[in-house]
Amino acid sequence: MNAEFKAGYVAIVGRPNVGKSTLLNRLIGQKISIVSRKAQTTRHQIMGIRTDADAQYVFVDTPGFQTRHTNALNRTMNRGVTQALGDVDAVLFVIEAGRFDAADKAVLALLPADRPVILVVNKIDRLTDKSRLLPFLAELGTQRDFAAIVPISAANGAQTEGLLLEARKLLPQREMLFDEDQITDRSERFLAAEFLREKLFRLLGDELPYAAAVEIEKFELDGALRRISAAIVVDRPNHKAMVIGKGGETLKRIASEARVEMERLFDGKVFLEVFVKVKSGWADDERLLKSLGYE
Ligand SMILES: Nc1nc2c(ncn2[C@@H]2O[C@H](COP(=O)(O)OP(=O)(O)OP(=O)(O)O)[C@@H](O)[C@H]2O)c(=O)[nH]1
Repeated sequence: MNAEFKAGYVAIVGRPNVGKSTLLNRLIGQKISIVSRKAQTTRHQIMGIRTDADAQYVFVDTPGFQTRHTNALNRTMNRGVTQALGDVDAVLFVIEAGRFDAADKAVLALLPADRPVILVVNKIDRLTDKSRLLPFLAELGTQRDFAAIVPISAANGAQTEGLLLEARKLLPQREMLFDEDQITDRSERFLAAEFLREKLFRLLGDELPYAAAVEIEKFELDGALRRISAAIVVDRPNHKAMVIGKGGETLKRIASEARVEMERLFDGKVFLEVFVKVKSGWADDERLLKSLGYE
């Protein structure tokens, strides 16, 4: 093992929609986390691992930080942010170029004082007036003693290599934490639920409240075939009708698009069955959240 090799945990935090999932996918080079235009789609911590010749980065994609609603689901999500930061070696705090609002401030306030934080200024491709970037960065530098400030574009990849170099500086010298070919430590079962959730949010967009979950009820290997049975759990009967759509069209599309992605990632045939369940008030029941995997 190379004596200079470094490895460690890197958390990616930021308010909803700043581009955390896009950045993670860019750094890992394969689609694992779900990306969506709708805020608050990432609820689980998804780990992606990148192994280079001189370093291994284990990324933790934390849930969106919620300040507006305060039900049990949001409390669970906020706990998730804090827990994810407990044992990481570095934090990537992501914001959008030209914007630093109250929600960004709230996330910053949540970051432990004893962890090195890199300020990642994303979406620089969208900046029309580049001359405003420098004063913006200078102003941000007063908010905390950042280990580095790196402007990037997660969407087109600009400066993401530079970001990795800065992150590497913060990792301890040690051997690999995970096998080189391991991209995620999440089970196929978990990934199957994530694919379904992504399709659900993509196809229903803003019509569907974020309080919808996917529960994998069966996941069986039958030779090379995976038999998966999943439930989409919604709050109200009218949401159920919305997910099913006219003549079942919406649900059919969600299922068939998710199946195609599962087959690609699992590299094998998938038999997928999806149905919709109503669990009234589920977003307020902490016990039920646990049973659905949102701990
Ligand atoms: N122009 C531009 N758009 C970006 C960039 N990075 C992300 N986006 C877009 O910003 C939106 C949100 O990106 P996500 O990666 O889903 O954001 P997130 O922070 O993971 O969001 P949550 O899951 O809600 O916490 C998507 O429409 C992305 O395509 C970027 O560098 N440039």
